[in-house]
Amino acid sequence: MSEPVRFRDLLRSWTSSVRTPSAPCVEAPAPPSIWDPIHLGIDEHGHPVRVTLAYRNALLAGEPGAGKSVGLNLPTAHAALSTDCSLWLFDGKRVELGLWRPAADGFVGPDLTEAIDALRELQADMDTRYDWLDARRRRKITPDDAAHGLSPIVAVFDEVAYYSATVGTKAEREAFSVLVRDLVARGRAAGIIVIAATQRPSSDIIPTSLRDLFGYRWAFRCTTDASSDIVLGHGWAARGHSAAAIPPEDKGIGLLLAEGGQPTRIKSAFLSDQQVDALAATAAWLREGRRIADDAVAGARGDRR
Ligand SMILES: Nc1ncnc2c1ncn2[C@@H]1O[C@H](COP(=O)(O)OP(=O)(O)OP(=O)(O)O)[C@@H](O)[C@H]1O
Repeated sequence: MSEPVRFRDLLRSWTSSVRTPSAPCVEAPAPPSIWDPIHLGIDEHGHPVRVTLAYRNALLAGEPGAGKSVGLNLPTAHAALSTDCSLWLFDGKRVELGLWRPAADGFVGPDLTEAIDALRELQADMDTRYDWLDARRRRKITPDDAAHGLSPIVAVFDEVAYYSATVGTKAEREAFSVLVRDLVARGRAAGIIVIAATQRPSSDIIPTSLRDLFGYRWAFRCTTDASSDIVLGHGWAARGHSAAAIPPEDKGIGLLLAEGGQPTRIKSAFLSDQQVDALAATAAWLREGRRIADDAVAGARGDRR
């Protein structure tokens, strides 16, 4: 686990034949789909670790500098390149997720009011989707629903505590927390995927009732067994799975708990800023192409009417 893992499996296929957004080569590979497994890194045996985010939420937490933002880049990259989902980014610092902005459908910076408005919009969309499913006696969105304009929405938060515990008034912070909780609790079947990161693994930021709604929990180095348990779930540290045991110099190593399993120690893949920049430009180009194609199909349908 000493070498930083390059994001090579996916990068090779994404970037080798898609050279620049303005000059794609003809044999560009099909972009990934949000329904596909997402590459996160390697386990202790060097095996790739991939998870499927559809119908799930993910929580990443750990002390400052432990590797959360690097880890968060991986599902964000996958979602950005997947033209079959929308991407909403919330980043109080603006610079962690900011490089992905050209590929995002929505980007919220440090303004809490803007964050609350964006979450209300997502909540309204979620309710419309449930009305749509209910009218068809269906339980959840599937890939085929893209034909009806219903694709997954990925909402990524880098430092959720910035909005829920730092800025604004108490009432605003509460409003933000209630909206996030609602999306996490009810969004999955409607195709809404929440991925949240925090450097404050404490019970006020991640209460148990919220933590338990995250199907994937990724604990990077934590300062205490108690904070590791706040991320992974009570009792894991006592059973030998504590992110406090990760040495501070082991950046990017964390314990990943996937639903029903036990925590697995993994090293996250690493994307440099240059790679993120190139992938974001590619993602923006792919998404623009998708929009043009969708508009053409909609136009052709309108012509026929
Ligand atoms: N998988 C990795 N491989 C190699 N280096 C890594 C990896 N993950 C993190 N690092 C190194 O650790 C540094 C800190 O990582 P990162 O910014 O993701 O931390 P963070 O937990 O998000 O910190 P903060 O909470 O302060 O935002 C990175 O700039 C990088 O140098």
